[in-house]
Amino acid sequence: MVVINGIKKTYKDDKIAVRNLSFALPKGECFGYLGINGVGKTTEIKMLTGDILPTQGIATLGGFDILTQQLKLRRLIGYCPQLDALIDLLSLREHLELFAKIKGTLSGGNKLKLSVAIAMIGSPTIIFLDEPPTGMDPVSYEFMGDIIADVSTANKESTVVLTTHSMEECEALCTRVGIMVGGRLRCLGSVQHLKSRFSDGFMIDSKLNVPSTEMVGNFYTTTIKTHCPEAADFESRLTRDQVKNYAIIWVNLIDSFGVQENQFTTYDSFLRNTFPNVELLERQNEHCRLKLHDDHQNQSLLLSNVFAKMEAIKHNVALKEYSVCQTSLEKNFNSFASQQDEEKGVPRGMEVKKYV
Ligand SMILES: Nc1ncnc2c1ncn2[C@@H]1O[C@H](COP(=O)(O)OP(=O)(O)OP(=O)(O)O)[C@@H](O)[C@H]1O
Repeated sequence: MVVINGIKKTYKDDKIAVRNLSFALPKGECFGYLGINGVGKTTEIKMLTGDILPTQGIATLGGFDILTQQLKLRRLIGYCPQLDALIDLLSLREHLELFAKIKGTLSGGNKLKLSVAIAMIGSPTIIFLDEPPTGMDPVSYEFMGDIIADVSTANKESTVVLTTHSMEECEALCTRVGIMVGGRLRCLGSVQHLKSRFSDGFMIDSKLNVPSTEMVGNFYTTTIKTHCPEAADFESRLTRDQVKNYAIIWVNLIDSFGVQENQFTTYDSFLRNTFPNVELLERQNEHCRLKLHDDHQNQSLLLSNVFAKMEAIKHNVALKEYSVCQTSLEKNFNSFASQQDEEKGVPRGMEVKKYV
C-alpha cells in the first residue's frame, strides 16, 4: 500500500532531514514512527502527502506516484498534521464558515480531535497521523486509539502511519515500529521483535516470604543467643514495664530483620550463581527489584529460560512471588536516541556539495 524507495530531503540550508529512506507497508498495518524531535518524521510524512517534494527518490501510495499522481493519490489519504492546519483542508468559504462558528469554542484538544476526525472521513485507504494525541484528554485518547486499531489492524481497511513520542501508544497500537535517527530509519520491526533484538535484559520483581513467628524465634535462638550472649541476656534483664513498653518489640524487629537479611542473601546468591550479570536495583523489606543484564553473547537469556531457571530456584529460596519482564521499548528507544549526536555529521557518501 505504501512503497518508499530511496527518499531523501535536503532543505535549502543544506540540512538533510531525511536520508535515503526505503520501506513498504501493507494494507491493515498500523506503523509507528518513533524518533526524537527533529529526526525527520514530519518531513517524511509531508513528502508522502505531497506538502513538499522529495529531493531524491520515489514513493507510491496505493500504486500512485507521489510526484506525478498527486490528485489521484489525495483521494486515498487522510492526514492529521502535527500543527493545527485545518486551513489547508478547506476551501476559503468553508474555512470562514467553520471558523465563524467554532472560533473561541474549541479548545486545543478538541481542535485536534476534529483534525483526527477529518483525517478519517470517507475511510481513506492510507491515514497519516502526525503526533495526534498531543493535548488530548485520556478518554478521547483511548477512544482515538480504538478507532485507529479498528480501521487498521482489526478491519484491515486502512494503512495507518503514526508519528509519536509515546512508546505506550506504539506498544498498544502498532503492528510495526520504525525508529528514526538523524533522518535515517535505524530499525524496523514489531515491538516484540525490537524488544528481543535490542533489549538489554530482564527485570525481576520479587517478594520474599514475610518471616513467621517461628522463624524469628529460631533466629533468636540460633543466631543471637549463639553469637551474642549479652544481647540474648537482654530480655531477662528487662523490667516488666520495659517489656510492656516496646523493648521486646525492638528485639523482635531486629530478629525479623535478621531473618529477612538471611533470606535475601540466599536468594541473591542463587540468582548470581544462575545468571551471568545480576544487578540489584531496589530493595525494600521483603520486596526487591533486580535486573538481569544481557550482553547478547549469552544465548541462554531468553524469557523462557529465565522463567525455567526462576522456577528451579524458587524451591530453594523463600520466594513468595515473582514476575519477569523484558526491559521496556522506551529503554531501547533511548539508546537509539542517544546516537542522534553521532548522526549530526554528514555520513560518508552523503555529502551535499555546493556549486557556485
Ligand atoms: N522548512 C525547513 N527548512 C529547513 N529545515 C527544516 C525545515 N523543516 C524542517 N527542517 C529541519 O529538518 C529536520 C527534521 O525536521 P522534522 O520536522 O521533519 O522533524 P520531526 O522528527 O518531525 O520532529 P518533531 O518530533 O519535533 O515533530 C529538523 O532538523 C528541522 O529543523
